[in-house]
Amino acid sequence: MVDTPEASAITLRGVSAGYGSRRVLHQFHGAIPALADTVVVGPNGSGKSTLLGVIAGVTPTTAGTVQHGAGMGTGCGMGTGMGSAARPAFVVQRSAVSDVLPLTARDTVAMGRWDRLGLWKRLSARDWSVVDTSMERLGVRDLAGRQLGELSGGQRQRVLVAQGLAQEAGLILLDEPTTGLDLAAQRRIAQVIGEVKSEGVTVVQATHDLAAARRADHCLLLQDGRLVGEGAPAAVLTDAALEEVWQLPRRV
Ligand SMILES: Nc1ncnc2c1ncn2[C@@H]1O[C@H](COP(=O)(O)OP(=O)(O)OP(=O)(O)O)[C@@H](O)[C@H]1O
Repeated sequence: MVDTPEASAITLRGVSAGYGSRRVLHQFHGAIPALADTVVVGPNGSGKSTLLGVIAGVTPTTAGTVQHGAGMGTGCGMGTGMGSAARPAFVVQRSAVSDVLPLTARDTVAMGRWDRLGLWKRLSARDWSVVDTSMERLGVRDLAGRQLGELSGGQRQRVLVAQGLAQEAGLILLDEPTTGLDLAAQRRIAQVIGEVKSEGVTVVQATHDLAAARRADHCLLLQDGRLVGEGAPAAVLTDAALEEVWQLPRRV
């Protein structure tokens, strides 16, 4: 458990959140260490995406506080309360993005710069350079002029991760970034996560890939909207915990 504000990029205290009358996170306490790669693991419906939404400030809370760094936390339903420059980059699952938006892949990545646009609301040469470098890092530069809706699932996912990188945020939240990707794309995303971490970015990813989860620095294990394990992945993702949380038959 990371319990000092100095060591934590985010600290959640007693957070409840959900959708309408459906409560998903229940009195959730947890911490995300700064400058590390944290995985959020748990069964379908356990609240991983909801947790990322709360940290990103797009899913309102109904109780508790979400504290970013050593600064002031936010109260219920208040979002993150951060300025746009400090806003986390939130890369949603590709299925959460509309097929019908008339956007090219490069336009999609360029949206990652919108928070930083100046008075004239136009991307500068530096903005376009960041966009193109982000696409290069995800191996999607050759898709720049293609419509987002006509890309394959894996291509689209990489474009969305490139959009997240283009934000140049200090915190990047990735919702199942490698689900359904081929081996080469999975490795490329894992490599990019390692690179941005070494560049001083805090990374949080929800994943069902337990092999990838075991390579992370820190792990949050969720069950029914509650934190049931937190710490080094090897200590959290034990056979006993997996059997318990996923209700697997006991091995003999
Ligand atoms: N927009 C929404 N409106 C209503 N309920 C929702 C919404 N999004 C998620 N839920 C519900 O919240 C609960 C948690 O969902 P969430 O997507 O956070 O889980 P998850 O752990 O990310 O799941 P998965 O592994 O399937 O992606 C589920 O019961 C889900 O049905």
